[in-house]
Amino acid sequence: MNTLVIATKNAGKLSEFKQMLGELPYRILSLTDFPYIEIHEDGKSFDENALIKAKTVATHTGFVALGDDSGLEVEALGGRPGIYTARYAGEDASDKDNIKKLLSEMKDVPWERRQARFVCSLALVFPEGRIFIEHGFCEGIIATKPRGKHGFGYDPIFYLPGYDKTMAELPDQEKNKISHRAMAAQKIKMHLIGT
Ligand SMILES: O=P(O)(O)OP(=O)(O)OP(=O)(O)OC[C@H]1O[C@@H](n2cnc3c(O)ncnc32)[C@H](O)[C@@H]1O
Ligand SMILES: [Mg+2]
Repeated sequence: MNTLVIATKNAGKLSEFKQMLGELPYRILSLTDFPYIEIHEDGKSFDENALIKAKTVATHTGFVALGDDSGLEVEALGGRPGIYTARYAGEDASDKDNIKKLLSEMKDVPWERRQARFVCSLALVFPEGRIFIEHGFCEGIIATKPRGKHGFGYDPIFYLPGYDKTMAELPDQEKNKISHRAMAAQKIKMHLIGT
């Protein structure tokens, strides 16, 4: 069986990929199986960072690697935090710290101006050199307080008007049908089938 290494340390992302790519004939590993690999996310865009992650892992392991760089673009903040989403409240910020910081920056923004989108860039790198990049987006609204226990990261404050729920109130299977990551993963699957 082929091996696919998800170039992430994020347990939430990994579990989503396992669910979304589970039916493919690949054994799925992640960075936790290769703890000695260091990745420097110093790209200037989601695409560059996704590619840095996947290339580093493909080079060190000799396996097919998938890099995910994702984040939140908030309209009222001119697209911030963007590629800095993970480090929004500082280098070692927790999800809770980041949510707190975003809610405080948004405290005077009225409901009708709280539009945001989740962005996901996925880079698939084959050890012999083939590269594919795909994107996915998910539109929502920044809630005024956290709600829900599912998912990870900013999910508790990402409100989906069509569901009247935050992303963290959706069961995992539902999130994995509509998320930015799901949209990008759907396209990446095409490149993994028949290889
Ligand atoms: O770099 P790796 O090891 O993959 O893990 P990471 O968590 O650092 O991932 P990123 O650098 O891509 O940063 C993504 C940020 O966006 C957030 N994020 C990404 N996808 C999300 C999702 O589906 N739901 C909620 N927050 C998400 C996540 O919590 C991080 O703060
Ligand atoms: Mg990261």
